[in-house]
Formats: sequence, C-alpha cells, structure tokens
Amino acid sequence: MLLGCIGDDFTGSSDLANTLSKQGMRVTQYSGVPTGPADAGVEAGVVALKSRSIPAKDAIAQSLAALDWLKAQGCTQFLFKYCSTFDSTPEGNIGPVAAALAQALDARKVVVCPVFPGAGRTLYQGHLFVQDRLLNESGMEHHPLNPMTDADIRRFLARQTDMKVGHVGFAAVRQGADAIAEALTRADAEGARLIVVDALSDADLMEIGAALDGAPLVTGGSGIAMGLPENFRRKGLLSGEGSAWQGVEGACVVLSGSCSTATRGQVARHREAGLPLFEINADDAVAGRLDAQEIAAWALAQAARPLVFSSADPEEVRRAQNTHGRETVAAAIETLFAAIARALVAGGVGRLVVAGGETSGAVVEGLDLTSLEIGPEIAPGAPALRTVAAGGRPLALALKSGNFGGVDFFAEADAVLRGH
Ligand SMILES: Nc1ncnc2c1ncn2[C@@H]1O[C@H](COP(=O)(O)OP(=O)(O)OP(=O)(O)O)[C@@H](O)[C@H]1O
Ligand SMILES: O=C(O)[C@@H](O)C(=O)CO
Repeated sequence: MLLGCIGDDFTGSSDLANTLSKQGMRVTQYSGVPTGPADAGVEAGVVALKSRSIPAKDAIAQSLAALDWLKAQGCTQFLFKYCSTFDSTPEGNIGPVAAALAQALDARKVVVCPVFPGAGRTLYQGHLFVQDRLLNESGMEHHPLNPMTDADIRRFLARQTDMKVGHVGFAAVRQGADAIAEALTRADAEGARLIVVDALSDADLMEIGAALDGAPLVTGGSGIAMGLPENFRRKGLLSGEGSAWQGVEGACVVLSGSCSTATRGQVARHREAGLPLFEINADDAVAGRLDAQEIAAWALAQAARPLVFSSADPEEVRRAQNTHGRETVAAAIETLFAAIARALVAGGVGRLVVAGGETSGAVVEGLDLTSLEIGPEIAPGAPALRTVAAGGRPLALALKSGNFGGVDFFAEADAVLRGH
C-alpha cells in the first residue's frame, strides 16, 4: 500500500476512494481500523471513521490508530480527508486531528485544502465558497451537527488548534507546482505548520498535488487527492489495473437521514414521482415508537423503489433538537436506520442507497461491513460500492454525502448499482 488515507466519515471516504480510483489507483475502503492486514495489491487504503462529530480526543485516538495500521501496511504518504464544506465546530475536529497526525509523523508544511470544484467548493483568499455563496451563506449555517458560520478557513482553523496556521494564496497557486512548493517553504519558515491553500479548479489541484510529491501528510477534501496518484505513477509504482465492477440484482431501498438541501430536493423528486415512501418522525424515533422490522418488511413488499426518510427542513430539525437535544435525536434516528438496514439485509435486499454521512456511518457500522470495493461513479463524489453482507450475499451500496448528487440521484444510483 502506498497512500494511506483516513476519512472522518463514510460518505466522504467513498468520495475520496472514488477520486483515487478515477486517477488509476487500486483502492479499498475499510470500515473502521481493520484488525488484519490489507489484501495484496491495494495501492490506496481509505480507513473510514465516524469521527467528524465526536469529542476531539476520541477523534484523535481513532485517527492515530488508523495511522498506525496504515503505517504497518507500508504507506509512505498519508491523507486526512474531511468535508469539502469543512464540517466541524470551533472545538474541532479538523484542527486537533490534523495537528495530532502532523506530530505523529513529524510532518511540516501540512496542506489544508477542502476544495472540490466538481461539487462547487472553491477556496479564494482563504475563504471557502459553495458555488457562488460564501460557506456561511450556503445553507451550511443550518447544518444539524456542524453549523458553519465562518467562511474564513484560516480564522476558523486557528480557533481549533494551537499549531500556527499559514496561507498560500491563489497568486502562487496559479503559477504552478514550483511556485506552490516555494510558497509552502516560505510559510514554513514563518513558523506555520498547517497551511491553508487556495484553489479554484481541478487544474490547480493537479499542480498542488505535484508540489506535494513526498509530503508525509496532506489534508483536505477529495480534490486534494487528485494530483497525488500521478506522483506514484511517474515512479512506476502503480500497477495500472482497474477493478472489475459487477452490479447486484434484487430489491433496492433508499434510506435518507440527511437534511441537507440537495437531499431534500431528491426526496421531493421521489415524492413527485409517486414512488413509495415512509417518513420517520423524529419524536416517534426518540420515543421508540417505530419498529425497524416492520419498516423493513414494508419496504421489501413494495414493487417500486421505496424511500425511508427522516429528512426534514431546518425549522423541523431545530424543533426536534430543541425538544429532545441534538445528540439524542441524532442517535435515535441513526440507531433506527442501522436496525432497518440490518433487517433489509436479512430480508435479502440487493442494493441500498444511503443519504447522509452520519447516516451512512451508522448503516455501514450496523451492517458490520469491513471492506468495500469501489465501482463506477454515480455522481461527482459518489461511487458505487460493493461488499459481501451477512449471509454471504453480495450487497451494492451508494453512500451519498448530504449535498451531493442531482435531483434524480436515487434513480441514477439504483441503475448504476444494478449494473445496467
Ligand atoms: N428530522 C430530523 N430531526 C433532527 N435530526 C435529524 C432528522 N433527520 C436526521 N437527523 C440527524 O441529522 C444528522 C444528519 O447528518 P448526516 O451526516 O446523515 O446528513 P448530512 O449532514 O446531510 O450529510 P453529510 O454529512 O454527508 O453532509 C444525522 O445525525 C441524523 O440522524
Ligand atoms: O467532501 C465532501 O463534501 C464529502 O465527501 C463529505 O465529506 C460530506 O460528508
């Protein structure tokens, strides 16, 4: 294994795995830190954690355990993947985890670059944009777990860590790899250890990637990985073999615990199409009034692709959080989705489409899936995944980040997961 990656959530990890796979690396995504060695031939390993919204000290401990495992697999470069909208709070976890990994690797000039142009996330003068809006006016200010209220990533990161934060602006980035490398060296000489780097396009990310040849630690969204495989390829280290994808027949069920704008549009499209749906009410989930077995049985009895969702608008999310507490309601809904997924797999479901990073983490952990093969891209940042579930049956999955995918994502995912 050459490149060792640590993702702070499950959908984000599959986004990263997708980028690396498209750039020609043989990638496997692991659910949590594996207990045994990786299969031979894996060139990039992505350890998916559910560490985005847990206490910072736990996120650090899990990330360091992942680092140890990846080191033991022979990796020479490490990548910490977080959200392209920098989802975190002033307490962390991006700064604390990046700083802990930098200490453990004795790494300097650690790039911080959440940019993902394919999803409209760009960084200019240290400020993060989602399409043409600043991060804090993009809808992310209403996120249920990590409301993002500051678009200045330099300032926000500096609140999370004592490590000095630097910046490489677009003026250097537009001049290409050598200028970027020089600017990183200057920032390092000024004492900065975590360095926020502007980027507007995939071409910028390729140049940044070239400048990071041999850098022990890189951090960012999936875009920062775009230019890294080429460094290994140039040295003749990649096999050039892609992975063969096979779809899975049988029933397809969509589970959505994401309340993000894009997901709510996808739920609305499903409703308009007259497809079967079951709405999970937050109060019922907290009170334990919903039976996962019954919901799964209902879903498996549908002739057309059913949707089970708790996705609600920001006002309803706020009401539920004020009534029950943010963590209580999130935990109740995530536990319920995990139980529904287990019942669906026991009932022989072939394809699961899951919307929401936390929700996907709960489902993958609930199903006890240890490793996932990466298949074709469904939408930017969302690949098809395949695994063997309990009972030895194949299961195809799509784990969609909240704000990814067009309005028809559920139908598109169903088709790609089926393989034709
Ligand atoms: N109706 C609801 N009321 C309150 N909280 C909810 C409701 N529905 C879902 N949640 C919780 O909101 C959180 C949504 O986070 P999740 O990561 O799954 O989606 P997302 O934030 O849209 O996706 P991503 O993290 O990929 O951007 C989960 O913890 C979920 O349990
Ligand atoms: O980077 C992104 O936007 C996604 O991969 C993600 O992490 C959202 O959960």
